[in-house]
Amino acid sequence: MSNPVDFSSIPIIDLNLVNIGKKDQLLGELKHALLHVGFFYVKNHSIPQSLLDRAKDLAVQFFDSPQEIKDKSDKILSSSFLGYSKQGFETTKGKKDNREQYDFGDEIDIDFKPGMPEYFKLYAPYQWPSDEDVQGFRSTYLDLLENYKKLALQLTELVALSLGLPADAFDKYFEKDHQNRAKVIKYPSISELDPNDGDQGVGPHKDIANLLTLLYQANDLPGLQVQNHAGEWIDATPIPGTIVINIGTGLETLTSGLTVATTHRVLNPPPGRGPRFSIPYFLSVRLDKPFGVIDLPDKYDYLKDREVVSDTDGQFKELFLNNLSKAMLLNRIRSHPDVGFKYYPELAAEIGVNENTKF
Ligand SMILES: O=C(O)CCC(=O)C(=O)O
Ligand SMILES: [Fe+2]
Repeated sequence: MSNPVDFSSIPIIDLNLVNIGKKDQLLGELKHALLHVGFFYVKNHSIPQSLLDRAKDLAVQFFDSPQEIKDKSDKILSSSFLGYSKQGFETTKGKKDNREQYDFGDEIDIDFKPGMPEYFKLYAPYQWPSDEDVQGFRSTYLDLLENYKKLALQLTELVALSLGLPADAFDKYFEKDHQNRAKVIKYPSISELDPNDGDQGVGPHKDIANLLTLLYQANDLPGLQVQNHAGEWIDATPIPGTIVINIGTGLETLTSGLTVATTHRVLNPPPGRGPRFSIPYFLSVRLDKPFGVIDLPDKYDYLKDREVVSDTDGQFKELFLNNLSKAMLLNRIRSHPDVGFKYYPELAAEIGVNENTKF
């Protein structure tokens, strides 16, 4: 193994350490996870289990609804890339992902007018399942969004402190009312899939342009895997009472790669185990300012030349530093070319998506 501190398991960090006078221990464990793993679980977090349970029940109800009900909130209806996507309408690295999902985000009250930066189209309204179709879906998921945000901001402060920065070091990357996004995902078991579909729930990727991802694994099924620096896949097995946290390429870029946006993927559940559900939340950064690089007080020369194997292709990486909003848009168009071609035809053409693309 090229890296002597490479990981073979994912650390668990107890947020209660802050309340029992052990904040320094927590910051030390967090620093290790940030610099060497890029993934960790948190336990004793602030999100009520009753809310997570309700969200899971509503996910089952929504995905079990007749197709015509789900289609009423299809992503193609909005330039925001928010809403429902059918299984097989998303790709990673050019390969079909076997998952069905509903993407949602903070509702921003801005109308796109010609002349505005194109990324404002991401704030367009999108369709929720109505209360007649799935009672309480919108209100529950907006509640979850608020709870996720509170935990994400608490973690952002702890991340800053653990790296020796002031607690508010990342505040300038947030903008009042900017949009954070989340989604609820169903991964069918491979016994439900066509044999030609393979088992790619979502292919190897890094989370793009966000600082942190918070992920609730809603049932006890394997599937999420994390790539260590030698390129081996490590299981991120669900642990009751925890949320999984990982670093996005936003934080990786801000820290000059010292914290790694670790590559991960999801495999569809094994036959006979039923579908897997998960609900990730992405703490994003403002899109109107280019990323800078934060000077960390400690020196990490020993980390600078380490090799990190990744099965991702690192596309648009150079754009993050000088045109974050364009990098974000291109990435979304690449994942959802049908929506991209409809609402962003010129950008879509730049990455080869046009009227001849097979969606
Ligand atoms: O569903 C999961 O466990 C992970 C999902 C994920 O990595 C993503 O959507 O970015
Ligand atoms: Fe991800």
